[in-house]
Amino acid sequence: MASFAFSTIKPYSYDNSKNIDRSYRLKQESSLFGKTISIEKKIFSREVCDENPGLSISNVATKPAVIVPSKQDAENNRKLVAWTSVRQERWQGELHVQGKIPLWLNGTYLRNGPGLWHIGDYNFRHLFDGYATLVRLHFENGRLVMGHRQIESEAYKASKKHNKLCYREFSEAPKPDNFLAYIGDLANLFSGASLTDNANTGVVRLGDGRVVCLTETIKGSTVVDPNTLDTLGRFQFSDNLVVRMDPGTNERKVMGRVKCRGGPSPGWVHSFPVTEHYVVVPEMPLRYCAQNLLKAEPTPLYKFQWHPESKAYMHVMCKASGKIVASVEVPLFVTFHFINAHLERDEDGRVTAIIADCCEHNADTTILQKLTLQNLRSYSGQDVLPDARVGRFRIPMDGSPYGSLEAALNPNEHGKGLDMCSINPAFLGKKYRYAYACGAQRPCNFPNTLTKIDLTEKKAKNWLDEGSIPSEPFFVPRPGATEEDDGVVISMITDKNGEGYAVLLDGTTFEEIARAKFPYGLPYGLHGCWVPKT
Ligand SMILES: CC(=O)/C=C/C=C(C)/C=C/C1=C(C)CCCC1(C)C
Ligand SMILES: CC(/C=C/C=O)=C\C=C\C=O
Ligand SMILES: [Fe+2]
Repeated sequence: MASFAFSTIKPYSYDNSKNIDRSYRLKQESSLFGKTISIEKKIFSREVCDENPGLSISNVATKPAVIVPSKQDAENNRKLVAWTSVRQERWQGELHVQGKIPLWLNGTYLRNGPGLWHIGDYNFRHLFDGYATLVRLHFENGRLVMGHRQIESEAYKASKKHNKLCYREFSEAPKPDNFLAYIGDLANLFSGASLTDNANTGVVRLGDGRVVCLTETIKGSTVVDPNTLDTLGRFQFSDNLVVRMDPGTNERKVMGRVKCRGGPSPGWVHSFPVTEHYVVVPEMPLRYCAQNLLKAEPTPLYKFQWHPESKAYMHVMCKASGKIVASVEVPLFVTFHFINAHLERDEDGRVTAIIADCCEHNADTTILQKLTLQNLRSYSGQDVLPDARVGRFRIPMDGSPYGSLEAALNPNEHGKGLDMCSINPAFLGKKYRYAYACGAQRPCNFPNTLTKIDLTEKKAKNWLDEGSIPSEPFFVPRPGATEEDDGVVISMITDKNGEGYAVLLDGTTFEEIARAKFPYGLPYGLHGCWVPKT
């Protein structure tokens, strides 16, 4: 049986609503050929245009590889900048703001993502392979300074130095020169030496103020300076295990373990939700696959395999005792991102169930293949984005063996596309009403709207800039707010002309209140965090 070992970094005190407990981390350990493999999960982010000269710190162009647009894109003159390597290593400058940035919005939004998908003439194949590009939006007294910069991971530096891939990325692996090198590679895979430290998935602020970029390998955690975007170094955990971490320390403490119920290989966990007292651990039938881990060429599901016969489960761990207090079989599901979880109580206040919401892809793994760069770059006008919904799990806490999974609202409300979600952080683990995410206006090949979902009224309000690709809408609450949706939503957009801008939407009305054009369009980014002004 495979097992999960759990680790959480708990930098914030839970009850302080300003302190967002988003930086939980989970380490999956599994046994392959008698070796323990540890895979750590994050939680749960040139030319300067004339009117906007900015401050170009460095013009080290990244020599983007040649990207040929599809016939349809060429006809529509649609640019593919969201899926094209960032044009230069770094830039910083003040942006011209149209509209009004609220004066209370003082701090820095950081967004991380895989923004460089080639080394010399060699092009990566999957969205998740790219070297990390960190983008910074610094808001101060109604003004906005933008900056972006590549994270100086060992993997990135080595690829630049040797002009070839040197570490295993999500789907790319260095090609061994001969059989001996192949054997060496296998050894390096087991020791973890060949795994990437390219922290391209998310960024979190710890309770002590340190800012850490993350990916799904244990060595990926990288400390950065949120002001300069300097890479400060590897975040070295001082323990040799997995678990919960107090603010100001680098040491995690074991909380507990979850035994996978669906056979020898653990399910892929990209994120998981928590409540005040519980950690909810999903066990997807999309499982790690030993054979695929060893392959140099990508397989259809990369390092994973779909095992519907192994079933799907949700486990609930008590944070205090580490004990599993519920473990139920649920309908098959596919998700990257959990939105939130909260307790369900009966009239007497007794806990009856945990409700856990996620962006659920109708138990269909094809979304993983849809995220190849070739697919993203070859939109033909056909509606090819697989359907997704707010999947709501009900995990009974009375010992019943089965949980349920249903759409929390009619998916047509958000165009049957859904991913890259955020909520008001003060409602993490609590009963909540609103979620923000990317939705779809069809036809499309990727989520192309921003959507505000009202889980009580079961309605969504959608924002669209036709032909553009918006990144994860990030909610920042107004200090002193009493309403859940009192705040702003930040997103970065790459539009159909290949230009880019930051947009601010009012959290309540979901109307645009400000936008600020970037000097050039930026590649698509994933998850972000908020660093309040100190
Ligand atoms: C960007 C994103 O969402 C996911 C990134 C995932 C990565 C970089 C996964 C890397 C891995 C390896 C390099 C080998 C071992 C398996 C796995 C964790 C998939
Ligand atoms: C971009 C994405 C997952 C990112 C992982 O961090 C999923 C997009 C899904 C489309 O519906
Ligand atoms: Fe993610």
